[in-house]
Amino acid sequence: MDTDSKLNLLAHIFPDVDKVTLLEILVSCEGSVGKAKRLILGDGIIDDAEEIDTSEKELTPNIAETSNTKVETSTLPEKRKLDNSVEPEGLLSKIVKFQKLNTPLTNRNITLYSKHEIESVLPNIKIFPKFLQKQLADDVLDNMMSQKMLFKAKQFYIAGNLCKSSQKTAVFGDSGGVDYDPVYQDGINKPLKMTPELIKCRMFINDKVNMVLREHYKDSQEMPDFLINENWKSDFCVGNYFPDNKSHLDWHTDKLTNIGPLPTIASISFGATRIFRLRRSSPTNSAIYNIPLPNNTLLIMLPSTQELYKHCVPTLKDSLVKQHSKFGEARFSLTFRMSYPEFEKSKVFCDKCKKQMILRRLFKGDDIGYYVWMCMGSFKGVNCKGFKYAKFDGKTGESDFSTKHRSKATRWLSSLEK
Ligand SMILES: O=C(O)CCC(=O)C(=O)O
Ligand SMILES: [Fe+2]
Repeated sequence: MDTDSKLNLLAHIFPDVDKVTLLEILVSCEGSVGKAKRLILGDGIIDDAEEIDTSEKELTPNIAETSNTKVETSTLPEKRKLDNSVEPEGLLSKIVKFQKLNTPLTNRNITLYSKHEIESVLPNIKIFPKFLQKQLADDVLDNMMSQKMLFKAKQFYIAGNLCKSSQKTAVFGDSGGVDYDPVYQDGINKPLKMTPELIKCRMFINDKVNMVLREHYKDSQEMPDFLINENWKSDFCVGNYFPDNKSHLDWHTDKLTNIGPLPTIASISFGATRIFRLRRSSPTNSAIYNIPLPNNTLLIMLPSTQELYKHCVPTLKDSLVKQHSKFGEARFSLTFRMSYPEFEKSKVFCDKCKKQMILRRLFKGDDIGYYVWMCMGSFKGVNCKGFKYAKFDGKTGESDFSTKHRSKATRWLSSLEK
């Protein structure tokens, strides 16, 4: 059977999955329709305990998620039981049901292929394949490739040891004013100049984000007044460079230090197709969702994604779904962010060691939902556990964002956590 006929057959069986995705799955299954079918049906239904390591690895240096965490696309079909009784619609409704249960979902590792599946299961993720016009997408990738030497590994301390991130980072900004993340040791905080390609790309992304935010919040009655849900305008971009399939990004949430609570982050991928993973931060054994991100795909993490989920780009052996025709295994992600307007007025410093503090939200325990400032001394090799509650009031434009009193602190809780 030729590839077109195979694709038509798969499209008939899986009307919900778009053809580009089906082609990628078919290619990753070496052209076997049977394997492709099992791969799609298997995900989300079969327990694959031996394939998942749900342990906390946030900011852990150079942890290669290797043998025990395989999402080896070419070997998945053999490892999974075939459940022929499940129709595509059944698959989708099962996945959606998992999400709604909000109970520990040990060992569920679910790959979401189509836009429809991704956005149904993860309502605060929006995805746009083939986002930029092809010429612009090619230009941005060429432009990033020509600057790849400017991307540097992040350096930070954990328990007194200096660690290096596996993927490389460069920050691009408008005016040099962005203080992206004070945690790191090196110069990556000093933003590089936005290139004309990046500026064009950002124009399209700003428009899309504002459209998506308008649509997402059109029926919302009550929203915290510190949420930026209108006139979202990215003023800096954190770029990640993954030279090959061994480079990865461990489970993390993006620090809120300069983007504030409930941020929107719009990330566009270029180059090789890698898997982006998301899981609820709590409980730690929540289902893991795999989203393959082909070249020129825009993924928008809407407000509450950082608060409720962790994400990562694993190095899983052969999790590389597809090489790029020109640049092979190399991948860039450009994450467009908007700094929180109020934070330009003042930063929060530790009362004890005077270092700048980082903003996070607590996602478990009695203080669940509170935003807090934590001393970043420990990331710099200083043993300081400075801590303050955070306080935001977008309407009054206050410039004091911290308080010692829990009663005055800002708390945001999702209905899933109440
Ligand atoms: O590379 C990606 O798709 C994710 C990047 C990311 O998580 C980050 O920059 O914080
Ligand atoms: Fe991130």
